[in-house]
Amino acid sequence: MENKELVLIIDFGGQYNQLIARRVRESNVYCEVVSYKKALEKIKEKNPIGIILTGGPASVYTENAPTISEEIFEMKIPVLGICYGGQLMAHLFGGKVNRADTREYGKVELNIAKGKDIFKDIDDKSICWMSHTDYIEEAPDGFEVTAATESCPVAAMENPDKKLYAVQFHPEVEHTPFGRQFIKNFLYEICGCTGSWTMHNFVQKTVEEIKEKVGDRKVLCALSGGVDSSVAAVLVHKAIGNNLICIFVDHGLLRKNEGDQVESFFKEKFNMNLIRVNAKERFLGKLKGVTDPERKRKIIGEEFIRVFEEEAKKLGKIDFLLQGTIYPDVIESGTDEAAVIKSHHNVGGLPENVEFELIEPLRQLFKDEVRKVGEELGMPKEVVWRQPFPGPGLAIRVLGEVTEEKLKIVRESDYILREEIKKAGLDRDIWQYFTVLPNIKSVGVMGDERTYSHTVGIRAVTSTDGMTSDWARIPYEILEKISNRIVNEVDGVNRIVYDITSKPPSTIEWE
Ligand SMILES: Nc1ncnc2c1ncn2[C@@H]1O[C@H](COP(=O)(O)OP(=O)(O)OP(=O)(O)O)[C@@H](O)[C@H]1O
Ligand SMILES: O=c1[nH]c(=O)c2[nH+]cn([C@@H]3O[C@H](COP(=O)(O)O)[C@@H](O)[C@H]3O)c2[nH]1
Ligand SMILES: NC(=O)CC[C@H](N)C(=O)O
Ligand SMILES: [Mg+2]
Repeated sequence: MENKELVLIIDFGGQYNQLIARRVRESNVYCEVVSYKKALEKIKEKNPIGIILTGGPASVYTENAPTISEEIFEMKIPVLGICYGGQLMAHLFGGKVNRADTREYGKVELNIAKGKDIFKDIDDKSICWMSHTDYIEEAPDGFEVTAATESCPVAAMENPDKKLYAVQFHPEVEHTPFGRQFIKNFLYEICGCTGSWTMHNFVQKTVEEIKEKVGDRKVLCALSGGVDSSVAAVLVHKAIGNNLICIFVDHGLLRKNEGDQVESFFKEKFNMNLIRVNAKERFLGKLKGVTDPERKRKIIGEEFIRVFEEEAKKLGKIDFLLQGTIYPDVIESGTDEAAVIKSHHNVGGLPENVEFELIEPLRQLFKDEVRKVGEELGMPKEVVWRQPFPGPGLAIRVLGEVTEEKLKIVRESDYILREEIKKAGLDRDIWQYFTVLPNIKSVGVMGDERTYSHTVGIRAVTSTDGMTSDWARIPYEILEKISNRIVNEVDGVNRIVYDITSKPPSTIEWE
């Protein structure tokens, strides 16, 4: 999709880079994250209105430290360097960057002396958040120091003629209270953005583009009933109407009653062409004996495509496959800078020989943006605010080999969990909640008898986009009730554990 107002975020591997992207998007400016290795090439190709250099773990003065071409600073595009990015700017212009004796970490008072545009509407004394050991000791020629902290002589510097700005603190994190304003200042005061990135504009533009691309041909939609594919389907339905045919695969790895619910919902409420394919035997057959999580994901990814291809053949010639892929799926399946964490079945799990051209209108959006698109399209709240459910379904919540018996335990325990969370009115506060079967048995005692049965894990997280998450603080009484009900009502379970890890270091799903 063409965007006149694009900001490019040049990724040096910092922990908060996705947050920078979130902040820019929240300011109604479209942005993309690209690796520093491709910075110059991407800037020339995309002609951004502004550039942000991110933080990163390296030190600019070491050999082989990540860097960029100095040509970038001569292109008359405003550049904001944050932490490592700021240090790199100082270094490349001949300033001094050194290692400090002590690390500056946490909230620090920032004294702002100058910089009326970039610090517009921000108090001269403000709290900012720092996380660094290196620091800019001396600003380069042509740069003016605009802010300092007690241990950081150059906490901000600028060369307004060249529109170059550098800061040592992190405006993107919540701990810098003026951070949102600061990023807005860069976008609006320095880059001259107008804020055209709204979900309303996104819908209009995307509908036009799809009309143009597809014409009067047919599109097959892989519909799961989840937020992403449902929003994608409604969006494309708006563009091409009944030329959209949805395929919903019941792979036997769905939650309790889910298959029937999705089927009736889309047929009745949305009046869409929907084909439900019952493929349980086929998926479970392929998964038999397979224990490796990545192999499981790849098998499921491939089987999905094969099912779509077979259905498509029955329907005559279909050129396009619509998927609800979103930005985190793309990033987590491995980009230039990001390591492969897990192969999301619809991206990294795709087989090499796919017979369709893919349509993925949500590929650049974060989850909360997808939800806004759903609202913009007038979709019902129960769909838009549904908790995410991964395409490989319960197969990645039964650790190790997937069997009918284990699936049943997850399905039943998950149903109880969902019921109780809903009853407690927590379903909108908790981003995602489910049970997992870790595939361990332990000793217990029930009715004076020894038991040797399965442990069920409860996973419940808060998040805004699934990229990072924290474990949900479910009140003890509710956990107690859930635990009691699961051991009493689900056969083969004698122990419940609660997962209290954030992401990172863990991930939301267990496989
Ligand atoms: N059972 C299914 N039948 C058909 N397509 C599916 C199924 N499960 C997943 N897909 C496809 O894979 C894509 C990715 O799944 P994913 O779970 O990330 O998204 P979603 O189900 O649309 O939304 P959510 O993340 O809210 O569950 C879906 O958008 C859809 O295109
Ligand atoms: O469509 C999907 N296909 C997948 O293969 C997949 N794996 C994880 N997820 C969902 O993505 C979010 C982040 O998950 P992780 O922290 O486990 O990586 C969470 O919301 C997960 O439920 C998937 N969604
Ligand atoms: N957060 C960062 O970007 C850190 C940059 C650099 N490695 C430092 O310690 O100062
Ligand atoms: Mg899903």
